[in-house]
Amino acid sequence: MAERRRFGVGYALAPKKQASFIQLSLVNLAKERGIDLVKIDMDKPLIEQGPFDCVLHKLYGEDWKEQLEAYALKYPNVLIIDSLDAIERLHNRISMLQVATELEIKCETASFGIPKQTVVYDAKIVSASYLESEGLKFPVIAKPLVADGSAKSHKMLLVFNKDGLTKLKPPIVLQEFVNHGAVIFKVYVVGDYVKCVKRKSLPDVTEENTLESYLSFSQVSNLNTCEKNDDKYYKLMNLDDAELPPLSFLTDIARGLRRATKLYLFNFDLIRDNRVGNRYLVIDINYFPGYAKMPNYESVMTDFFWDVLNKNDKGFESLQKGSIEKEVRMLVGNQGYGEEEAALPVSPLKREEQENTIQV
Ligand SMILES: O=P(O)(O)O[C@@H]1[C@@H](OP(=O)(O)O)[C@H](OP(=O)(O)O)[C@H](O)[C@H](OP(=O)(O)O)[C@H]1OP(=O)(O)O
Ligand SMILES: Nc1ncnc2c1ncn2[C@@H]1O[C@H](COP(=O)(O)OP(=O)(O)O)[C@@H](O)[C@H]1O
Ligand SMILES: [Mg+2]
Ligand SMILES: [Mg+2]
Repeated sequence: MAERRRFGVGYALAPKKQASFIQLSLVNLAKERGIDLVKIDMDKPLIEQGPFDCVLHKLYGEDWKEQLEAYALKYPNVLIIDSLDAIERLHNRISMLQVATELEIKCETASFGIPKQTVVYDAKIVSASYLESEGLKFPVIAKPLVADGSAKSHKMLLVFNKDGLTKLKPPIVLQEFVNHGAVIFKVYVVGDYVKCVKRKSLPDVTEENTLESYLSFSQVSNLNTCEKNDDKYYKLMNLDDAELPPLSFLTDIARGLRRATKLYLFNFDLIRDNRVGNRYLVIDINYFPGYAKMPNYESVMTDFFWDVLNKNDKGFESLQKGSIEKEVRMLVGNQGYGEEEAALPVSPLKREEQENTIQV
């Protein structure tokens, strides 16, 4: 009997990402399906390695860009996931959300958009009246303009009044803070596959908060315990109570973002605007997020590799309206299609524990 063709996927990931994503369970499952996950040796030129059918990466910089370009020239059939040009659009919080404004999402029960925002390069121009002229009201969130995955790019300020404006460190994006019941919907996209989970978020802002001028925070949805100083702003909450966004609505947004960004691997953060019933806002889009926190991530990723390597993925061109419904495999769990357990940071060792709690 003829041997089945094997595929090589070279991966280039930062050590933390490698530790969380490249688990033995994933490597073994992929191997069973004829896909070998091979670590790219960063001490050697990429061009001397492989040849790989696919290069999977989350690394940046000029040198890496040149290496990828050279590799694609030498091996024109290699699939690079994802293209650096496409990823770069997500490295600026203005261009990142711009893609979301380009989407036309038609849904009778829910609407979609992004929060009001403006970019600030010079702290001196920012005042309460400047905010007003930009159509913004307190509270606002100050986010670093650059979203390059550095710790700094996740450091944010929730500014309650004009005194808080003195703490800004441009270049930043000032974005309206929207009360959303302290729940964020994280929608993971892996090619055609879409999965939504609920996580805890910043609590709603009330009159009481105006006693402070600002609150600093970082990666709230991944926090288990809160930074001491900020404790009082958080409360225990039951994610079960949060109603999930309509399934077809999420599918449409995922499809639209996929087509607009030309990315295979990303997630986006959605909040529900408490002021306007079923209005949802995209606040963040991340390249190659923490997929290991997704239930059954091994089989989702292996299916994805298999599809793209066997050219079963429909690609970006075919993502026309109405054609993806059958393509998107949306897993529906007992509690809808989210699970609050995913709100907690899950170390690779805790996956078994995590999977016990998830019904897919
Ligand atoms: O580390 P993880 O598993 O929490 O994943 C991070 C993501 O968490 P999430 O999947 O949304 O829970 C995280 O998403 P959020 O910041 O939580 O929206 C980012 O995607 C982060 O990557 P980067 O620092 O922006 O390059 C991701 O970090 P990297 O693992 O890519 O460094
Ligand atoms: N406009 C907003 N209104 C309310 N909460 C927000 C808004 N933007 C961000 N947040 C909260 O801040 C967190 C971090 O913001 P986000 O833009 O997702 O940055 P990061 O790239 O660090 O994840 C979100 O997960 C959410 O809890
Ligand atoms: Mg986020
Ligand atoms: Mg982000």
